[in-house]
Amino acid sequence: MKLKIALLAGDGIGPEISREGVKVMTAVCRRFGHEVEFVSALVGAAAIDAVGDPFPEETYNVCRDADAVLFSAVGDPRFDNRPDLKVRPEQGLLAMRKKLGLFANIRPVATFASLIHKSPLREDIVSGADFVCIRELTGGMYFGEKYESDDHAYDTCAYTRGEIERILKVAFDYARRRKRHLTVVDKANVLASSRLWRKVAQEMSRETPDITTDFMYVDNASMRMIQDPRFFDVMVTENTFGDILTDEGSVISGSMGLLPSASIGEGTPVFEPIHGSWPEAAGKNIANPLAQILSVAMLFEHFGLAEEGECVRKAVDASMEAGVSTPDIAPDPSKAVGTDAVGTWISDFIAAER
Ligand SMILES: NC(=O)C1=CN([C@@H]2O[C@H](COP(=O)(O)OP(=O)(O)OC[C@H]3O[C@@H](n4cnc5c(N)ncnc54)[C@H](O)[C@@H]3O)[C@@H](O)[C@H]2O)C=CC1
Ligand SMILES: CC(C)CC(=O)C(=O)O
Ligand SMILES: [Mg+2]
Repeated sequence: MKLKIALLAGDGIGPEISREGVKVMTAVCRRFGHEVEFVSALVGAAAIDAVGDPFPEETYNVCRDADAVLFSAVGDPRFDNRPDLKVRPEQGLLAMRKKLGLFANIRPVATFASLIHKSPLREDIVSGADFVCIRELTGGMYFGEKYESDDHAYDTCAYTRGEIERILKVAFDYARRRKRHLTVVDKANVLASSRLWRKVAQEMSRETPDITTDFMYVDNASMRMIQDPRFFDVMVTENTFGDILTDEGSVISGSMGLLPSASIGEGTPVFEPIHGSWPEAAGKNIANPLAQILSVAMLFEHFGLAEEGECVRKAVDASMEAGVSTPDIAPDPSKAVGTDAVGTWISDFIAAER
């Protein structure tokens, strides 16, 4: 197979984890005989600095013309608390998702046997937890009408029936491939937009009797997720709730540096860690590259390359078992290695596995 990958490294730790994603993807393609071409493009603060736009037209064109995007992270404290600035790096990420029509963000949350001890939650609670959050990605508050002045501000959470139906369809399809249990997370006791979600989901669940569908308010879900994470199989929710719940989900796995995601929909799919640009760690070679590397696994799987995906997952597991890890998950933090060493170890492992 021939793969053309748009590489959007972005800001903060973005370029460091991006390099490790490229290393691993290159190793897998070499091993399985695929041809891969990477085309880099600007996004976030790096793009604002260069051309004044966090998602320039040229970057959009690179993404549109690629088979997939390997995205890292955006965000820079220089843009925080500056209401005078009209552009922010995060707008680049939102624009990419909107312009590519990526309405579904697939965020798997799982535990790793060798890391159970890293979770602040008890082993008997997290052990075996394995669920997927399907987060709506192009609607809700992040995209609704906004107003901002010195003494009044609002954001609106709006959804159409069509937007809800298409994300629920993704969720029902996912549930069918797993344990056939779907939890719809909303705040229908308060929010009108949630009531529409629930109505549409109830209608669709009546037509989908092979899936057990239940409903949970988001506040309850946030508690249940860490009290009894094995309850969940597939969870579907609107944009903001999904964003927040999955950061909480990373606690089950053991680190923010572990959760990958796939953003899919109409245009070029994007594979991206769920974490941000962690500016305090930029340039220190301490960021965990595994969320980025596991996003590469999801990329292969998206194209039906299951063996290639499995090869990445196996190498990631082996690195953790060997204790070749960054400080956030290293069994002995005094023996932690750098971001680059983790990527190199994993790509060498893949190259040696013939
Ligand atoms: N997808 C994206 O590009 C996102 C961008 N952001 C942006 O990132 C910047 C920083 O935001 P924060 O709220 O601090 O979120 P963040 O996800 O960048 O960092 C939060 C914490 O997670 C941990 N962490 C994150 N990435 C890690 C990694 N690879 N390895 C190990 N630990 C890791 C660190 O303890 C860090 O303090 C902001 O500008 C924010 O807007 C935030 C979330 C998503
Ligand atoms: C920075 C936001 C726009 C995005 C975010 O936090 C996320 O997608 O997880
Ligand atoms: Mg987030």
